[in-house]
Amino acid sequence: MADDGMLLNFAIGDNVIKPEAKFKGGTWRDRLSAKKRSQHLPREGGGDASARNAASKNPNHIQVPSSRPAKRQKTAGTFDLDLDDAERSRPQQQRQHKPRQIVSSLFSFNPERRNAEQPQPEEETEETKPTNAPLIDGLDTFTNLGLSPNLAAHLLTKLDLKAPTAIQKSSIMQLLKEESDAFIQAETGSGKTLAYLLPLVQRIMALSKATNDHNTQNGVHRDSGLFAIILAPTRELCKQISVVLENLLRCANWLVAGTVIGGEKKKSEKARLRKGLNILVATPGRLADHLDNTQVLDISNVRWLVLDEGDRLMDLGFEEELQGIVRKLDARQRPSRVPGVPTRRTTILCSATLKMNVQRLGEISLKDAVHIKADPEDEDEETTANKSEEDAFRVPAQLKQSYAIVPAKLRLVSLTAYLKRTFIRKGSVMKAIVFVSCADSVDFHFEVFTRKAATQEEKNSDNEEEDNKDKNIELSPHGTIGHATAFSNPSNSVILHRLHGSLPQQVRTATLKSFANSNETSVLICTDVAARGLDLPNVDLVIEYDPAFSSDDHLHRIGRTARLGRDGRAQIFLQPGSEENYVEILKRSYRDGGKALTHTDATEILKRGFGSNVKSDNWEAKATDWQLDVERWALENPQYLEMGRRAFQSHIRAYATHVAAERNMFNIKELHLGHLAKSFGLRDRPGKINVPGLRPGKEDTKKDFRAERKGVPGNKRKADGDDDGPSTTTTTDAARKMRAKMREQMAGASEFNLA
Ligand SMILES: Nc1ncnc2c1ncn2[C@@H]1O[C@H](COP(=O)(O)OP(=O)(O)OP(=O)(O)O)[C@@H](O)[C@H]1O
Repeated sequence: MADDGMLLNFAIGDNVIKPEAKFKGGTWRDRLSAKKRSQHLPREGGGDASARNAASKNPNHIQVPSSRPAKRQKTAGTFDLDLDDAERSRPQQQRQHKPRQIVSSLFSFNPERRNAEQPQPEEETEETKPTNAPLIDGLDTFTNLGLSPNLAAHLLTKLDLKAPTAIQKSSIMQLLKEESDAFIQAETGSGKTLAYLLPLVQRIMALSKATNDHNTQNGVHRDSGLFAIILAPTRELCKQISVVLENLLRCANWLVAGTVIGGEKKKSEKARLRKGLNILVATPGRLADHLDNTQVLDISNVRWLVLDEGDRLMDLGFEEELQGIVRKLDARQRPSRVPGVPTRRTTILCSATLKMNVQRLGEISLKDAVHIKADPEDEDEETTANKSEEDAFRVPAQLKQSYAIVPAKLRLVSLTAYLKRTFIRKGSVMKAIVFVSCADSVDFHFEVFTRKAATQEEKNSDNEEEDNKDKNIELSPHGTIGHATAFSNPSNSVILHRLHGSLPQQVRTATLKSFANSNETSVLICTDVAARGLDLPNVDLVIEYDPAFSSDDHLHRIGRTARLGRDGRAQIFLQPGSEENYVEILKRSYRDGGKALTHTDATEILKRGFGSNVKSDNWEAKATDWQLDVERWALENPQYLEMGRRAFQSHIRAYATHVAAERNMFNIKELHLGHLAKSFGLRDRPGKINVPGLRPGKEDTKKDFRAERKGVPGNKRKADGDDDGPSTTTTTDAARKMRAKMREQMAGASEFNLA
């Protein structure tokens, strides 16, 4: 393919474009070999000519206005390749004095947006009433709903919870009144944890006849029996639930709660169970294990079973364990010697969706369940009648979403520009989360954004304090927290955190804690490990740089903002082409068809991020410069180059794991891999990627062909086999296996490591 370079800066010297030598006379064979010979002659200044040729054919090849002194070429692919032929042939000193040209392909040959429809601009959207806020009308108080004065006073005075949310109102009323099973469904950030914990704790507290002195009581104590089990899919969520529960039980200190979630010796968990617990929070795998092997775990008194994040429990493959747990609870249940303990067990299933797998979980665990929703009266029967239950999973109405259609080549600069603009002033956004597709991509972007070699402009604007910060870039012993040099500025310094499932548990916990407790402007770049259930305070903005693997995951991701009635914004990056159809999915999650959904112009993002405040006419050059700086940095540091390659490859593999129903929008065959490589700081698309369904590149096909011809079948298999995925020629079955493996890798065997 011809170089699609574009001249940007714009005094083209005579020797910038060298006319190709013409070979005349002789036969066509003679002419061809003369031409070939000339192309392969070593050039003045040395270097690998074939590599240069390859580079010049690369559609992503960029010729650079380097502010740095030209370096000697170390390996094929260092940035000497960026010099044009005429330039390269000049002595080095002369080169430095010659005004340089920028020739960039960053802004050319990018696909256009397919869909020109412009939704309502952001400024024009009206303020919307929050749908997940506490009901502060004064009519609904915790006491009015039937909670004991002791518990209600504790909520108000010690936990500063003044009024219930809509889902809490519905569930408290239902679960205090009746003993039927229940399915609780509500928006993200609507306080579902307390929605089941409050009635449960109230019921267990009521079993005790407390005396005036609350430290003693007749009736219930830690040895009276285990009355409730709460199951959640991940260790992290269990810990979160356990903290809320401990806080509640401070007003009923004769009751004891505990966790069995793994991550510590089973012996210590057994010791805890032996001492006696009234409420147990557990992961299904660990509980199943204890039910089989720990005799002191007596479940004969269990009368409440909560399955939190039901869809996730099923997604992570806990069906078998859950079935076993329910069977054992049924089989081992005995009449309790504690007065007031109900005869039958109540099971509560919580989920944001009613997907098929949740229905399956309902079949396993629920009998004649009541469906508890936030606003039953609010539902317009006619409109909901036509919608599937899955569609009823909605975003909080006050959450403002926007999408940008960004071509592959411009993705990295656009994300940077967006972050630069977001953090231009202190205070407008304090905390943001950036979701990317895989752990390798998290690591790569963390390095890019915290690297010391920022652009010249950034270096100039750095003050001494910033330099010191640069020196101490590692703010954490684990290297998961750093100073975001790429989008900090002298008036607003931003701390970047990285999180993914391949980090050890204690590192994840420490990093998450640091992000949650940070009083400084902070960004968390992560995989879907942080998408579900986690309650991180004061997140103002969620950026989906890579769209989620399913629309449900998308809703969970953006649900990390706009919690409990607070404002929140979400920005998603889509690529031109089929991905644009995802906008329809974004609209579907609003009650009003998506008035709060706006479009952000991709060029505007770049202009606002790279253009100066006064004039934004040089933004293209600045964006190009920034991109080149990243590419040079990668070329100069083999470990980062390798990181970029790995990130690119993992990203492509991850792209193949979008759920089947959405794969028409995220069609791997439509990806322009050469362009996409650029967004990982690479000038060339790395070789073999081994993604089912992906057309092999010419190089790959040739290599395979050669290997097969030489009769080395193992060759191909080995390259594909020890991997995270099958070969490019594998069957659907292999594709399925790979998706499962990808999910497993990202979801991880360990809890909290959500896909
Ligand atoms: N009535 C209330 N008033 C004020 N804050 C509340 C109230 N109920 C819950 N909260 C707070 O709201 C936050 C979110 O609660 P929770 O994590 O239970 O939401 P959720 O609906 O389970 O969210 P997700 O769907 O994301 O898991 C918590 O910090 C909790 O302390």
